[in-house]
Amino acid sequence: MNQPIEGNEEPYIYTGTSVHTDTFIRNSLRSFIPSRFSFNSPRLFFNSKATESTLGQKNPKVVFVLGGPGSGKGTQCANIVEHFGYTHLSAGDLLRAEIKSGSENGTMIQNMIKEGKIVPSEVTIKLLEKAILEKDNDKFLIDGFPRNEENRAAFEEVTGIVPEFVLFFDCPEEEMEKRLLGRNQGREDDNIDTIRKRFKVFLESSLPVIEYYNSKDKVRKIDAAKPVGEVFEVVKALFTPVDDKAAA
Ligand SMILES: Nc1ncnc2c1ncn2[C@@H]1O[C@H](COP(=O)(O)OP(=O)(O)O)[C@@H](O)[C@H]1O
Ligand SMILES: Nc1ccn([C@@H]2O[C@H](COP(=O)(O)OP(=O)(O)O)[C@@H](O)[C@H]2O)c(=O)n1
Repeated sequence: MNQPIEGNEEPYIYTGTSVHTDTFIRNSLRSFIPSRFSFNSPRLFFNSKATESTLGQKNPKVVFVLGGPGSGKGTQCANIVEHFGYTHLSAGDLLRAEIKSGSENGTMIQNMIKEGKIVPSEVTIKLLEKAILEKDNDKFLIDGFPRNEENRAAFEEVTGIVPEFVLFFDCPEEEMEKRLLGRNQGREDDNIDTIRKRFKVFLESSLPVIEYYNSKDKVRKIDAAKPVGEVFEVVKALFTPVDDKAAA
């Protein structure tokens, strides 16, 4: 049992502690684990994550908030923040702030948004990661992301985060169109031509992501055509812990 392993300076002494076990495992596996895996983070390797998380030690609880343009994601996120202490990260808001900041990607992002197209994942994920690391919270609502399969797979690969669940605000197009045309926030993409393009992108690229999470039993679908207060009553029940509901 106390024999040194060939080519290994440290003898493996079984002490029952994880430190020694980790040393043994690290040294034994050194020869065949690809170099991109950090041996200082065996936890990540054994969690079978493909790469080390870019979020370091931070392992936040994440709820994705999805739904068509104008379905009420931002409106309901504000309510959830107020009642349940989450931090709201809107992918669209982060991208618009990036344009305003004069970043080198600004023009590209602006053109994509004007056309209702989805900005490459690399850009959006960097903004999300930065925001997650900056906030002193471990509960995040990520609104308007992932918007396509590329967003979804890249985020999971890079951060290792799997959402707690996915809120899906389901709303008919006519209602969303009416809301977007009346939103009045001076957004360049709230015009009828871009709105139609965004609806098409939602159907073709974003719905498949919702279907993916549905197949994993993660989707909580909500009728978002109702008035704001009624929608929030349903949302609230999803965020209220089971113990609190029983006590109420
Ligand atoms: N349930 C609702 N009923 C009517 N109008 C709503 C409702 N939810 C949101 N709105 C309004 O519709 C517009 C779009 O809502 P918003 O939350 O910005 O949607 P999203 O973030 O999904 O694009 C806003 O002007 C908002 O005030
Ligand atoms: N994950 C995301 C989210 C938004 N966006 C862009 O930002 C635009 C506005 O998104 P948003 O979430 O702020 O607004 P809604 O379209 O949901 O009303 C989208 O139409 C895309 O052009 C993106 O490229 N990738």
